[in-house]
Amino acid sequence: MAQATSVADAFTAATGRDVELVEITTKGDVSSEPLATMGGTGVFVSALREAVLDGRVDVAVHSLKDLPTASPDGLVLAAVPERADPRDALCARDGLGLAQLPPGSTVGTGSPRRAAQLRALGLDLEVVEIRGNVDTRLRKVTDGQLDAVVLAYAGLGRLGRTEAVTEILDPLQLVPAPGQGALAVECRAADGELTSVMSVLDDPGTRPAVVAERALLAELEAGCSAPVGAYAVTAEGETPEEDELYIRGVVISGDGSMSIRKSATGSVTEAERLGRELAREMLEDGAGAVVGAEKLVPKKENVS
Ligand SMILES: NCc1[nH]cc(CCC(=O)O)c1CC(=O)O
Repeated sequence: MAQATSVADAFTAATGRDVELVEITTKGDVSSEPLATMGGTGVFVSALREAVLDGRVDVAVHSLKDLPTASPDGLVLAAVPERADPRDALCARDGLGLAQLPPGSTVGTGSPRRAAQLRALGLDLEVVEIRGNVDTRLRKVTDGQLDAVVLAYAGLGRLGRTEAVTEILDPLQLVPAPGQGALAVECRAADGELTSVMSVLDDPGTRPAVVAERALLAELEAGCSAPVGAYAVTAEGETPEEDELYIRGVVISGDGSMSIRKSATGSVTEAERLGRELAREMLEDGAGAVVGAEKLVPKKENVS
């Protein structure tokens, strides 16, 4: 609702048109099953997409990182608004940063990508699988059930909970999920007028970054099943044609012992190609062989 409200407000400010918000609850919001066994992040998206295709609503606002890479029939990604901070954030007890957490500290996350990269830091942290909404997760720290949790900074920002953040994690160490922090505005492809009006919300700096990140993900999905992180940023050149795009990708085994990390720089005009080529280089370096050695095992006594 926070995300949809921000898009609705920006749309009204840009066009003068009114927007009616329609709340739709998805399976991903309600169930506390691990996302991987529920069918991946698509569980946040399907119910909203059905509502658009049925005509119950005209526009869906998603977290871009929850959108599967395959584009669905009948829908179009009409806008990617300016993205919020894409980094992951540590919310630890007593204001502690990552380096101050004693060995054996418990850190909650539901994300195999975060779990594996946390293990790879070699800090002897005990990663514990958790699910639930932001309040539920933060409460596990304030209750003393866990020493820390890791969440997307953007999600905390949208809910006004950044006061819980004790360290924003380095995106080269904890590479964020492709598209993290960005929103996706989807419309019916047949709705040409609405689609073109919605494009006022598209952010020229964000679009190439997320296109490159998602291209990397799509290419890696074809060749490997390990967790993937991708982080891209755009930088202004002397002229718009010289605008640059930097991208970093990671593929990592579940226990964090094997990983492939690679970066590339290119032109913003070739975002898709830059992401795909970086993924292919990662596959050539053996990304396909980097599969989960250890599962994300829930620590029963700590999980309600
Ligand atoms: N995994 C679910 C999800 N999808 C989007 C966000 C946060 C907002 C964003 O990344 O845009 C979250 C929660 C989280 O990862 O902490």
